[in-house]
Amino acid sequence: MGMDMETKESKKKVAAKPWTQIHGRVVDVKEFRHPGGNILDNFHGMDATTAFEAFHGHSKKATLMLNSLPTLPERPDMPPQPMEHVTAMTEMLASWRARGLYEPRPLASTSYALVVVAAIVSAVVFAPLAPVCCGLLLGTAWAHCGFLQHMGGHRELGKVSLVWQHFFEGLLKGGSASWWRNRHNKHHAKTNVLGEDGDLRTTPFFAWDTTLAKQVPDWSLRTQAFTFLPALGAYVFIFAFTVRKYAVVKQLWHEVALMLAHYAIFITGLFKVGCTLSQALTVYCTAYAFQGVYLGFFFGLSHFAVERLPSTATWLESSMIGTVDWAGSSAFAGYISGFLNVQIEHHMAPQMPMENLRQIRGDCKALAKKFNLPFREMSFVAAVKLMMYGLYKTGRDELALRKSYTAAAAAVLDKLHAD
Ligand code: HEM
Repeated sequence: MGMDMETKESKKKVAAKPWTQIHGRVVDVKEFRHPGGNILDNFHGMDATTAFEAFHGHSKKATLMLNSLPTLPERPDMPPQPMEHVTAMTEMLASWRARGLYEPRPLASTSYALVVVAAIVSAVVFAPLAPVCCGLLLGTAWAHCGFLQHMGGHRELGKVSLVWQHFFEGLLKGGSASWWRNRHNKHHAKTNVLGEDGDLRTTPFFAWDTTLAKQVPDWSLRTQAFTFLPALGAYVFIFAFTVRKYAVVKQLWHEVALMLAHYAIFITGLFKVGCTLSQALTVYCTAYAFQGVYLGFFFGLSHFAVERLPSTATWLESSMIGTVDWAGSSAFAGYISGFLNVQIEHHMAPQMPMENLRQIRGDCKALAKKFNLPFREMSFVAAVKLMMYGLYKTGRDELALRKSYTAAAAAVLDKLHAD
């Protein structure tokens, strides 16, 4: 099924079932305008208990609002889901909260942030001496701004979370914090669900599975394992346009102001340290492209090479089946990759400070074992192989299939002519 068709299908499904079940109560959400946007639509017609707990376990306001919504009779058309997953997750999330694992880690986060800001300043100061090297350093620092804003967007830093997110995403990277939250929270809500997880919208350039492969041309299928990383560097420029357009179309003027301030700071900084126009452009464009490669590479390692899931998968299933851990016990790998190495844990508890995720690895493994679900952990090299070979194999298999269709069609034509 094509992506557009699938999105239309899921929208139809949503419109037909304006109810959701939370903690065993079927709630009427027909008239409810969710303050966190249309993410709730993804849970229309099914249980949303763990999603609610994962995002609102701490929020009295959300709980009060939920309690005020009308109750509907039990739904005979509730999709079958293992409710023991939901109960176990509710207990687990509550126990992590009771252990203080959701408390912000200001010292660790601020030290990380200061190193990144220092790297940005150094890249700008030394730009006239070595524009390409400084571009690579700036790109690495911007990728880390991406990881830092991610922490704010997930409300890991308590009350200052959104200011923190705007600082790193808007001012330092020139992006839109709201665009990111809208897209990324849905990725968490429906990890690896075709048509609902926006991060799978990589066609017609790359295909990660047989369904996506139908929308990718032959030449791209042939080369995707090799072109994936360099193409990411080029793609971020199109992406940058989409994100900036979002802020303007949605009239998010505070975000537009931060974007303009971003350009003003970098243009002034690069010229003040003595860059020529071509040096300044080299630094900025190298950095922009490299941050795309850096982010895409680490994101790809923990998400794309595993199975797609149905929309009705439980939170536990989508965390365990839809994500991969690599070098999960290494703090160094964590800081290099913005903690994308402990993705299973991050998906289980998206609002938990990144620095605490290693502390819940044992619990996550035990839950996976209890419910007979995979817990995919591997080395960095194995994860790279899994991702690259996945791209190669998807391309190769789809091309073989197309060849067999062409051969079959030719055989039918030959037979018709012979008859
Ligand atoms: C009917 C039940 C729900 C109610 C009453 C509710 C209520 C709220 C409220 C009041 C906010 C504003 C922030 C806050 O005070 O916490 C919010 C934001 C949010 N909600 Fe819900 N919510 C519900 C269901 C869900 C579900 C099922 C999800 C999960 C997928 C979800 C995800 C979010 C997210 C991600 C935000 C933040 C959006 C942002 O940061 O831009 N909510 N919700």
